[in-house]
This record gives sequence, C-alpha cells and structure tokens, in this order.
Amino acid sequence: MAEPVLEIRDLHKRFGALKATDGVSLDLRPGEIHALIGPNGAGKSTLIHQICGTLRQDSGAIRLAGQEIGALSVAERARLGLGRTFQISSLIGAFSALRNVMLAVQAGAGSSFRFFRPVMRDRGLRDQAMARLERVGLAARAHVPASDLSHGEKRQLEIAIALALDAKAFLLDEPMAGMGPEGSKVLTGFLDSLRHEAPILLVEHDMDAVFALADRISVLVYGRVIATGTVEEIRRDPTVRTAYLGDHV
Ligand SMILES: Nc1ncnc2c1ncn2[C@@H]1O[C@H](COP(=O)(O)OP(=O)(O)OP(=O)(O)O)[C@@H](O)[C@H]1O
Repeated sequence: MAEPVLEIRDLHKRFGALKATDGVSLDLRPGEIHALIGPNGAGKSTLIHQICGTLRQDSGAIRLAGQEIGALSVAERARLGLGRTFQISSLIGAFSALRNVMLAVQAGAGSSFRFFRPVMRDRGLRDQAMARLERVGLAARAHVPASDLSHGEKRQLEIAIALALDAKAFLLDEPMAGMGPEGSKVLTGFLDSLRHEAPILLVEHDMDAVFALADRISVLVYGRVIATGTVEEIRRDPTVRTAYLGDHV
C-alpha cells in the first residue's frame, strides 16, 4: 500500500483533567477523503488544531510526507504543503480574490526577491493565480474583494489558496457549515474532484456529504478513535451506531 501522506501517531492533548485527544492514530492515504466524525466535544477541532499547528500536542507524532512536523509553526507547516481551510479564515477581505491567490502563489514560490516587485503587475504570478481560480470555478469573480464574496465562494477561494501553496494534504474543517442544500451539492462535487490533487482529512457533521465523499471514516468519541473503516463498515459497526450514528443511518 502507498505510504500515507499524513500520519498521526499516538497523539495526546489534555486541557487540565480533560483528555481532549487521547492516543489518536490515523493515516491519510494518497487520493483519499478520510472523514473524521463524532459527537460535539469529541475532540475533532482540537485534533485539527494540533495537525495544523495552532495548538501544540502534549505527546505523539505528526508526519507529513514522512517528515515530522509536530514542532513546526503553522506557517512552516503550510509551506510544507498542509492546506488548511475553513473555520479560521486566512483571507484578506479588502483584497480581490485574485490578489489573495497571487499572494499565496508568491508565498508558495518562496522567492523573497519577488517581494520587491509590485505583486499585481507580475504576469507569471497573475497567470498562475488565475489558473487556480479557474480550477475552483471563481475566475469570473477574480476582481471582487474577498469580503464581498458569498459564503460558498469564500470557501472556493480558500481552496484556490491551498492549491496555490501546492498542498500535499487538505484539512477541511466543516466545509458544509452554513451552506444551503444547493451550495452543499456543488461543494460536494468539487471536493470529490479535489481528492485527486491532494488527499483530504474532512471534519464534517453533514452525514450526507460524509457518506457521499468518504473513502474511509474515523469516528472520534471522547478524544479516542473508536472505529476506522469504509462507509459501509462504519454504518454497520454496532459500537458506532450506539455512540454516534444511531440517528443518521
Ligand atoms: N482551549 C480549550 N481549553 C479547555 N478545554 C477545551 C479547549 N478547547 C476545547 N476544549 C474542550 O475539549 C473538548 C473537545 O473539543 P473540540 O472542540 O475539539 O470538539 P469537537 O469534536 O470539535 O466538537 P464540535 O463538533 O462541537 O466542533 C471539549 O470538551 C471542549 O470543551
């Protein structure tokens, strides 16, 4: 089997007496959407925060493409290809969609000399950024300030930024939240195709989306993974049905 892109090994995080992450291990394999589900307070966001670096684990390993990243800053992890979107937005509201993506292309290229050039006049950057906007279906909105984009469009823009940073893995934290049924359908179709660019760790409460998209599902309860498997395996798992899925299957 192909090497996992992202590996979490025996991760622990306490808040006082509360074990928010209690020995979590999971893998994200090339090309897959791995959904992380579980009841409110199970520790999904805490786990995502530790993977992207906004929260430091007490112990355990986090590896991206074989490299230990658990001690790196958020920016360093992003530079190595961890594409984090949603819940905490990285968009600059006053800048156009195009400019937001151009800044990401520039950061991804990592060439500091470019800082001295007027970003908007750099043809190469512009073309690369437009290609990412086209990929996510936002080319027609390129010149609209990010703050004026709709909820769904902001999410598309965040994915364009992650693409510009050459993401090796996407962490998507409740992408369907706040979307209407039509928006959810469009986003589901888009995420389905995005997995071919980089695998996706998807935290999502919308079970229709999870069941439609996930190659594998891990169920988190009280900071522990109680089951990992395909959609069918998880739907049939009696422990999962008792702990969480009862209403959803
Ligand atoms: N900074 C913090 N300090 C103390 N306790 C925290 C902190 N952050 C989270 N917790 C607690 O850790 C537990 C896990 O919370 P977390 O937000 O990770 O769960 P979740 O699965 O993402 O929930 P939801 O589905 O509601 O977003 C909860 O009991 C929460 O109250």
